[in-house]
Amino acid sequence: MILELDCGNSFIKWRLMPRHGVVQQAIAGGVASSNEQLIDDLASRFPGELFTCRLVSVRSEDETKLLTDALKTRFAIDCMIAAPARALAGVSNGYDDYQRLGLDRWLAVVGAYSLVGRACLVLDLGTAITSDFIDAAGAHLGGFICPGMPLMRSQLRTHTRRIRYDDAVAEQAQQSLVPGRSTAEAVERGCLLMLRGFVSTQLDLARQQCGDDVLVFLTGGDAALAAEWVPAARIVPDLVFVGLAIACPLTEE
Ligand SMILES: Nc1ncnc2c1ncn2[C@@H]1O[C@H](COP(=O)(O)OP(=O)(O)O)[C@@H](O)[C@H]1O
Ligand SMILES: CC(C)(COP(=O)(O)O)[C@@H](O)C(=O)NCCC(=O)O
Ligand SMILES: [K+]
Repeated sequence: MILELDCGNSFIKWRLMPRHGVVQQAIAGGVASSNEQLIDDLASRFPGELFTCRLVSVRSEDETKLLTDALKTRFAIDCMIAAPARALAGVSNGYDDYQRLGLDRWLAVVGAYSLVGRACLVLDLGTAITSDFIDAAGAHLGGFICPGMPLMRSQLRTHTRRIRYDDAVAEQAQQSLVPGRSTAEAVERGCLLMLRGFVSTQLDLARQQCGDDVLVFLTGGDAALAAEWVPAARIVPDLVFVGLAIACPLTEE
């Protein structure tokens, strides 16, 4: 099986793909919060079944190498690592310095355009929220970066003395957007409304930049939060992996 990894700032997303076969459906997948957790999970569930690995990381080179070294030691597999590109699969990178565009963004852009071949807006809701615009010809027009829900929340907690509540309370508070009557409700709903405003502005911009028939993709761990505001969006949790397979094709022995 092929191990695919998307190393974000908070979590490692993983999935296992069959080595052969036309229909490419994941055999298993998950989210790990550390290298050790990932490796223990894989070792206990899929001993001796990993053949190779492809990986994208927005972490430092040293951190990424720690993971690839650990995978090599434990499973005797090499990792193919996605690298920046000026163009790939009909998509051109829109950054002034193409190497500076986050690789998870780039692969999500490549993945989205490869799925539909038309103008797209990609919204990736993780630690950060990113938006990327692609026109109908496959030109990446750039995008925006702002703090995601976890960052907004933790900034408020870190820089105030009286904003404290736990995750269960946070989830409960998100069920409505009426004015909050507790700290948790006020913060969670306030952040959700900021997110809603951002998403709404991105939709307007996308129509201006890419035309009215722009297709919206939602991905990232918090994609579901935005789904109800963009009913026509495609929620594709593994969008980065779609691009990863294109960036790191398997060369059979
Ligand atoms: N199973 C899950 N495990 C961890 N986080 C999750 C899960 N499902 C949803 N989330 C949400 O996803 C967010 C992280 O999104 P993710 O795309 O993994 O971020 P990153 O790529 O920056 O590591 C978390 O803040 C959390 O709110
Ligand atoms: C913007 C990001 C921090 C998003 O990371 P994530 O939320 O997926 O962990 C990442 O794509 C990144 O480090 N990008 C480099 C800066 C840029 O894209 O301009
Ligand atoms: K993101």
